[in-house]
Amino acid sequence: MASTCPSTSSSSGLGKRRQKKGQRQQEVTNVTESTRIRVALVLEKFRASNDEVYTFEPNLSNRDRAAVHILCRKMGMKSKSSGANFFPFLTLDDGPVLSRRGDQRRISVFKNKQNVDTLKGKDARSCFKFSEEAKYVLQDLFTRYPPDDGETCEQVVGKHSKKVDKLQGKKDDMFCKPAMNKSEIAKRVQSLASRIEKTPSLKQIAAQRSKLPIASFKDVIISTVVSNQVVLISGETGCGKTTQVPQFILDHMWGKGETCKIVCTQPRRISATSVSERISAERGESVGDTVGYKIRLESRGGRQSSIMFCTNGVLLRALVTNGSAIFNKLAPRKLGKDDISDITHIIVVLIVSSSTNVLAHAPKHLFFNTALTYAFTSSSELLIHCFYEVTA
Ligand SMILES: Nc1ncnc2c1ncn2[C@@H]1O[C@H](COP(=O)(O)OP(=O)(O)OP(=O)(O)O)[C@@H](O)[C@H]1O
Repeated sequence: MASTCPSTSSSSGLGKRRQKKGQRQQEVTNVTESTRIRVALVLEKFRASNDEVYTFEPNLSNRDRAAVHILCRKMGMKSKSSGANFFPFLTLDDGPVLSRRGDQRRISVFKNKQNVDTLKGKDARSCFKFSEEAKYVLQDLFTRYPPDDGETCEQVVGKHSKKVDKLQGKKDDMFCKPAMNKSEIAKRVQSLASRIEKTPSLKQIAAQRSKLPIASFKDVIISTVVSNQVVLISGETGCGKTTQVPQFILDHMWGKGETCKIVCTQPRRISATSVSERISAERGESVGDTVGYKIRLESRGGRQSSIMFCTNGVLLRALVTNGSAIFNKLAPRKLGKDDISDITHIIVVLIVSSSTNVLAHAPKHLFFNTALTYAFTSSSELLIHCFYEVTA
């Protein structure tokens, strides 16, 4: 009886599908990291190209092909394997190479129409909008976690104090790009290099930084960040995600003579201030120069700082109250000819710790990440998903 019941058979079908999906996920984790990175780079290149189809070489193993299928899905593309998986009627002419299983099986990758349209529109990334679903998630977040006394206090005082009224009227340019020309950037790069050269303690820190596990991933992280709007970096505690990735991006931009604003969130006020202190110390500067922070009712640095640490709450509130303005400021510079000078790349780097208990103990943080990720992934204009693991 049970087997003829439609709901049971469909749930067992669902079970099988889930099992198959689980097996496929397993396949991806089984391929070597270098294969995963190589495949991801090939797919990235294809996605950025004008080509509509890319066919991999025919010598991929079953496992590699499974990894390609899954990475494709994650990147919003389609994939299909075709060709014989084995040859039952081999002649001597077929030779030993063709007789191997899977030799003729090829996997082709196609862009979804939506992606093609997005890539064709030159200013595709210049406009960021929250989807209705994302707005709903954010609204829900604020219903669950309404502003606390500190946040509302600013508004209440604002009603009665002329001074605060004035301050509130003042444009908050914390998230704007610093106004620096090429020669000022070059001077900063030079002075950083000479500070490190002349100061033994900075030299020692620089040597330690170069030995961090994340250091060898610098180039791949930069190239991934440059070609993606959302990059997820996962790594062991202490490998250097928080302190190094923002500096990688900054060094890269300054290396090109370009100014940029890198906004980093932290779940707690104390971590926002201490990380900005640490990075400033690594660069031999005071907090508020190149690296600053903004937490509720307190800030150091501002527009002139290239890296700003803030709490999740500060960024989230800025996004909710002034979302499109913030994102217009952070939107890609190179895309629109009439862009205002503040516009730069939208790059959201989600840096997650590999220790899951960090998230378990910080539900607000988790919810924030979920909401933000959801907001981004549910936008049709975003092309996403690169995943790197950095192990200590
Ligand atoms: N305040 C500090 N004083 C001395 N060393 C520090 C300080 N902060 C970080 N470090 C060093 O920098 C390294 C990288 O730290 P970072 O916080 O970037 O790692 P992480 O990968 O972000 O770790 P987590 O997942 O725990 O956040 C650490 O291993 C540590 O050696």
